[in-house]
Amino acid sequence: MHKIINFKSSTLLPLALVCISIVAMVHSINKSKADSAMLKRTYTLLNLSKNIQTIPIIQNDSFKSRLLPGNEGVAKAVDNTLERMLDNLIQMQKITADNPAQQKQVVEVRTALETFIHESNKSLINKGGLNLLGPTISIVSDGEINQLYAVMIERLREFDSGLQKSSQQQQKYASLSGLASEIIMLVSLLLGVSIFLKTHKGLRKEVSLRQRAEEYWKSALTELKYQKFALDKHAHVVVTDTQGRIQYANAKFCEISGYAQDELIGQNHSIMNSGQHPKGFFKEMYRIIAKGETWHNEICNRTKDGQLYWMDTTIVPFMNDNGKPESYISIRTDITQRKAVDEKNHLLAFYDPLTTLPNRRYFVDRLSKAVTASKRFGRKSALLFLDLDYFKTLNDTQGHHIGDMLLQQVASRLKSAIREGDTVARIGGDEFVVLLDELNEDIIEAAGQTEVVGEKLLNILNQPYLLNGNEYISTLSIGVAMLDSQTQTEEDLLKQADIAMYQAKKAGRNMVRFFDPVMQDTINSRVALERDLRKALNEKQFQLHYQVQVDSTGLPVGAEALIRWRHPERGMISPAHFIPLAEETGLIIPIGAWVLDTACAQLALWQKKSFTSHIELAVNVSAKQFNQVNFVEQVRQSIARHHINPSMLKIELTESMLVDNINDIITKMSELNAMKIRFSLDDFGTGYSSLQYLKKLPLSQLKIDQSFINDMSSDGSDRTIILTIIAMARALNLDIIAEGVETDAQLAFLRNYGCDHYQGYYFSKPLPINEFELILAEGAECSLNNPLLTLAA
Ligand SMILES: Nc1nc2c(ncn2[C@@H]2O[C@H](COP(=O)(O)O[C@H]3[C@@H](O)[C@H](n4cnc5c(=O)[nH]c(N)nc54)O[C@@H]3COP(=O)(O)O)[C@@H](O)[C@H]2O)c(=O)[nH]1
Repeated sequence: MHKIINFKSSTLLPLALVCISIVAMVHSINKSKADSAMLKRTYTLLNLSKNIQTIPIIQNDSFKSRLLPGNEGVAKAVDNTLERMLDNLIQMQKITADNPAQQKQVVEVRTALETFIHESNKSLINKGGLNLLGPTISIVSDGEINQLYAVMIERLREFDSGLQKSSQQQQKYASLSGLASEIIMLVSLLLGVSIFLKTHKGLRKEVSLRQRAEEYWKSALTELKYQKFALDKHAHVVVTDTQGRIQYANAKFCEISGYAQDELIGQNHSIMNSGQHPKGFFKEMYRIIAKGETWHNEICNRTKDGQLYWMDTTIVPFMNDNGKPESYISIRTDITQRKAVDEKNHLLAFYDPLTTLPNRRYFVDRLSKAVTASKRFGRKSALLFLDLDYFKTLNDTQGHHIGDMLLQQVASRLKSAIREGDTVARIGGDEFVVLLDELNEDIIEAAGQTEVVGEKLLNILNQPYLLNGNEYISTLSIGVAMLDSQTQTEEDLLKQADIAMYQAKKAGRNMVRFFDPVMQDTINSRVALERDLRKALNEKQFQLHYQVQVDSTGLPVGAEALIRWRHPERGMISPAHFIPLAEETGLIIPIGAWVLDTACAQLALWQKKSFTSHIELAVNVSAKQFNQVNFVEQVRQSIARHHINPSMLKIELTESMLVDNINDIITKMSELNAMKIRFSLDDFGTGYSSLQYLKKLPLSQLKIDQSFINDMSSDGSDRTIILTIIAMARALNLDIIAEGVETDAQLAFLRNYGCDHYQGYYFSKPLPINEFELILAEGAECSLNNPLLTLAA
């Protein structure tokens, strides 16, 4: 240190020259790290020269002539340069007014410049200059330091060659883009100017700007300090990066979250997630803040030891120079207490304290939304009004606490009986309501579904209750009002369901009644049909009819077994009428098993007669039946029981079945196929068959749906579909059968395009077994007279 203080005043020029030669050396070494170290050393040397009190007499002639006191041209040039620099900074301050980060940098440079000018009265390169260079060095990379250094040296040379060029240079530097370049330019100018200033006392400039800048900074800092203090007192502050990693958390936040600051910094904010928000909640939050917009909401977080707490949260994105968020500042206030009060109030306002079910107010709100949806979108819903039978008697004889126990148990059974999305509420003493949503679009189907749920609820609530150690059986009456586009108001609906419930009570209690008499009739007949269907199997009311299938020469080659129900009072009921109900109620399982077994028994008989032994039999199998886990086994057992040739059995599956569980279907089909059973795909063309699946299924036949055959004469596109199906079957090496053939024209068209087999009223309607066998017995004669041969002739 002392050594340097003892520097002689005459060292200024050599110092500048040292500077230049160092730079030259640095350039020749051309290594950025060494450059920056060298540069720092040079600055230090220059700075230390402030201790040199005597102005050096510059030996070099070219310098000397310009630096001598009284050289007004030089003085003016320096003044101009300084003014331009300050003007430039003032301009930059204006331009960067909307960017606080840039503004701060400009103000820093300006302050440093002013400081520098002021200080340069006393020294060559001084603290002010170094302060300016210090932050500059720290904010620029090594490469930029080299650039800075190069500019600085160039400036020294320019001073050497004449300051009059400075305005051109100013322009040149102004073209350098970006703030960093601007700073480099100013620094280099300053370095040059400072040397000059030191040597020319007459040019010293009185600068009050520095004081102003200092005051500005002081007040800005104080303001910031106040703001930070107020914020920290009031709010929980967290700063995260764009990946959600915590960069900063204030003490208040650490306190509420239970984490120490070093446990939070670097962690992802999600460590505080409570799991209380729906999936899309944070996704939506990030979507907004990533756009640079402010987000505000209430968030539930979890403390380090697992407690939940609520924060009213505002997240402000902090943008970089490219207009992209570089971090997110979240400012929060603790609203846990308010939330608890809100929740308590909500519970009191919308829930029944005895059963914890929603109350009337809540339910009416839900109902009103359902009414709107049914009016607007035609959605079908149902309102069930439940009233416990003889509840008043229980209350009066056993006391209210026993009545309360029953109500609580009823509520809990109801809650577990309904689907998610449906609503159950207690709206009065022993009155409960249920809203069933998203029922079938068809109102009759929807009413059928409601009837099923109503019966289920009766069953569940009829099970014995244990009240204070005693068993108690309670029944209930249910009234139903359906919601459709005609629905008036929620109050009307409640009245209708209430009326229907009283009808149920009047009719003997413990039953479901619909408000609409037409609906009630439909439901009644459906209930009756279901009841009769359950009896039909035991009472042997089903029988199979057989419809012939012929080949392209008209010879009978097979038959389709079609079920018929001979009802004791209603006569013959079409399968189109009862099969859907059987599927809905699950009765299709025993009915389907009966069909399969009866068909196998028939095949066994046919195998023994010469005129029928070649006839194969197709059986319809519904989705529910096929999806049974033991379906393959059932078939195996039927085949074994009747000792039939399995290759004579054909299973018809509908195309619509292939939508779900396709892999399971393929597995089962393959197992059955391995037993030599064949498959025909029924109603082909009406579903959504994917060629991908068709390829994988072990099918032997496609059955063109009768709707295409029916409309082919009037609809050209149906003809095209038929031809496409035939072509597809050819490509997949599948047999093709057309069903519903009724006319010469249909037959001629199909035959012309190479259909393999035919079924329809043109040949025969489905017939009872004895009539069907008559046709087969007359087969030879039949084939001679058959329309296909006539056509072929
Ligand atoms: N799961 C089961 N479904 C079965 C069973 N038995 C029948 N069904 C299905 O019921 C639907 C109605 O059947 P049905 O009233 O027997 O009608 C069949 C034929 O009678 C009728 N058909 C045949 N040819 C013609 C014709 O030329 N014109 C015309 N209008 N109708 C005709 O088509 C029905 C045969 O349909 P498909 O099964 O698609 O070949 C029906 O969906 C049956 O599948 C059963 O045991 N199990």
